[in-house]
Amino acid sequence: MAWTTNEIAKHKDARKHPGGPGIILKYAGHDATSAFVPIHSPDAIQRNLSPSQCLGRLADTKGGEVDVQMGHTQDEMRVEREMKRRPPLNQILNLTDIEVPFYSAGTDDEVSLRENRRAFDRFSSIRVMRPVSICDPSTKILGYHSSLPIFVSGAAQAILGELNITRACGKANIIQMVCTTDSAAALPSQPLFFQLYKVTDTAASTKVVQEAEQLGYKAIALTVDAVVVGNRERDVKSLWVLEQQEGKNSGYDKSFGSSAVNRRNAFDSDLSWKETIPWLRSITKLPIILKGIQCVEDAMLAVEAGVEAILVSNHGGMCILMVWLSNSKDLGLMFPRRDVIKAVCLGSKAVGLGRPFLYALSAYGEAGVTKMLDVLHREITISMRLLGAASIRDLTPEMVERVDWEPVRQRNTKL
Ligand SMILES: Cc1cc2nc3c(=O)[nH]c(=O)nc-3n(C[C@H](O)[C@H](O)[C@H](O)COP(=O)(O)O)c2cc1C
Repeated sequence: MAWTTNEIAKHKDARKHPGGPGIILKYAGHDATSAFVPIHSPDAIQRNLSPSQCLGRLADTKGGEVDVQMGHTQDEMRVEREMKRRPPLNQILNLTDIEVPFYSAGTDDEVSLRENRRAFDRFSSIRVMRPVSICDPSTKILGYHSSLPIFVSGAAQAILGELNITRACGKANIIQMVCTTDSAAALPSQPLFFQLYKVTDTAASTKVVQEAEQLGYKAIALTVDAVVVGNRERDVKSLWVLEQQEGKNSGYDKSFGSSAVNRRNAFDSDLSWKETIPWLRSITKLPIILKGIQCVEDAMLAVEAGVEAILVSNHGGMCILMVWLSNSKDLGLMFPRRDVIKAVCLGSKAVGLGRPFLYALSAYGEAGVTKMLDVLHREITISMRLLGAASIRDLTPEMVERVDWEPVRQRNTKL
């Protein structure tokens, strides 16, 4: 049976695609493997489509069959160009060296993204005359050993496969939060947390959580800061440019970024303290992390609701600012990645990193992630020593102070 692109666009099943029918149309008549594989789990087709949904061979609008075109798309050629331009891995000295433009996008005019980066530059302090020749940056996160006070904050769309992140983290003893849409096979004894986007179909979310528990995940991180997806203008612009270059109208809704297109239909926008936490507690024994708390009032409500931890986050400036982690005993600020140590001083148990793992993975695969963790280990240990801390326990609020230019001047005049 042959189908025209118009018929595909109108078909109810194509319209159910979480990424919208536009992306299906974009690849209609082409080999879509390179677009499909990076953002779908290997069993996505088996899990979501019945054999009867295999509609047949594609056809052009005149009814003739379309050959699968094996040529490169603009996206593929752009990736190839960028891969040739990347520096050798041994020249990567810090996390900024591996930044990839796509993942850097924030929402709207990116004020939150910039403020996320700036906010913690204002904190600084160094203590001297403290023995630090032996320095141990390891800690525990929800009771699980971690070699550094960081973990992987779930970020879907890991272009070279999130399993490379899992493997590198397993070897380095770093905990990974795996996204709802991704899959991971942990090394033996490697703890993984599961990131949950609750969807409107509560039974479907219940099934996903229970599967995660059976698979051995150690915690459920319910994302609460993305009930509506931010408008990632940078994503939209780059998509539009690419579509123009390709001379096609892909059918994308250009008022939303690509991820928004993936998500806007299914997410439950009615999360509430009254309904959602009791529901989650009733279906799992795993500790609950609320990912995306952004103010003290909600942090206190989270404590009242009895969740084990909160992650203060605005999706890295992609949805609406920073990150806070707590458990029933502690509340703590969590800072952007360069300020991991300052965050721990102010009470965080750990700092979640999202994009750095994606950058490292996209450019260099597992070796890139391992390199990035080496860089982080070096930076964190040097920072601790310079700050005067030999262990994570030594990182206390007294170790840092907020320094603003104006108050510093005022303070100096009083001296
Ligand atoms: C490309 C991309 C995809 C993401 N996908 C998810 C997701 O599926 N679920 C989620 O809870 N957070 C997601 N996030 C947010 C990250 O978990 C993290 O909160 C954010 O990137 C901030 O950390 P960073 O500044 O280190 O990147 C994503 C972030 C990026 C950049």
